[in-house]
Amino acid sequence: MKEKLSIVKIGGNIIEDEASLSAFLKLFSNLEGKKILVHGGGKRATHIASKLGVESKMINGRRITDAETLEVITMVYGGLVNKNVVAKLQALNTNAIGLTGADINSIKSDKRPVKDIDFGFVGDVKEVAHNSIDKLIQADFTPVFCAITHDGNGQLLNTNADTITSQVAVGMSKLYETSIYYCFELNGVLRDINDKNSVVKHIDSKLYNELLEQGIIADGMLPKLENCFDALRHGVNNINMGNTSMLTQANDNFTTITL
Ligand SMILES: Nc1ncnc2c1ncn2[C@@H]1O[C@H](COP(=O)(O)OP(=O)(O)O)[C@@H](O)[C@H]1O
Ligand SMILES: CC(=O)N[C@@H](CCC(=O)OP(=O)(O)O)C(=O)O
Repeated sequence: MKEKLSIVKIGGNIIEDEASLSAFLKLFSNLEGKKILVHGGGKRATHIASKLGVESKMINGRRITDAETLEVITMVYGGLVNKNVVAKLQALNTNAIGLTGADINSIKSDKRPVKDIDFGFVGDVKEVAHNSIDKLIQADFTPVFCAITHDGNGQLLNTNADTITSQVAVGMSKLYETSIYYCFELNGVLRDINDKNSVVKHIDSKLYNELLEQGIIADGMLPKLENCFDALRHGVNNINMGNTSMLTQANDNFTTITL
């Protein structure tokens, strides 16, 4: 039987709130077994871009990334957010190593081809170096990925953090039994976005299509769930979505996704 590996993702709203981030990192540090962290930071990038006079534009949950925006996200994701998260994990005795997809050639992507929309320097993942990432894990380091990949020809590319999570999980599932935990500010996928207690505890493909038709799944949840089903079809074993306390045994109020 394969050993277990947890891939945990935190989104922008948790990163923005100092108390939530600290609480999350404590839970993550205490999580038993081998693990990887992936963080977003879209909100921080938008904030800092605006301070620098760079306008932010999102289409279908993806950031239009021109050359200036790429500079901002490289500084924010690869520097500010990633290094702070790593330092905080070190303070909790988790021996974290911060990475972009260029580091140890871990995640290669292709610049998204221009069709109706030119997303600019946005990358679609094509290759995850699962054996190289595993060398870090086997040496007892905890990889912390930000939302940046590279094309192998010296170009950094912006890649949605949910997609990095599912693609890294797919790659690592060649070696491990993989579980994804998408941590965000809500308790899970909600039937009524205004009622935090309306968590849909289990979503399979059939219910997913029903919720889509009813318009219950919208905005940031659309690409998130798309990524989930893609990951499940490609070898990932378990996917959970909810607030950070789902990393403890005490909370069973979150969403589990199956095929
Ligand atoms: N049915 C739903 N249940 C929960 N969240 C939903 C739902 N439909 C849309 N959303 C939105 O999806 C968002 C989460 O996705 P996203 O913005 O990508 O989060 P993050 O980047 O923080 O992980 C929530 O903040 C919420 O506004
Ligand atoms: C291409 C693309 O859209 N990349 C995202 C990467 C950051 C991210 O995914 O952050 P959250 O998880 O906090 O939303 C962006 O720049 O917003």
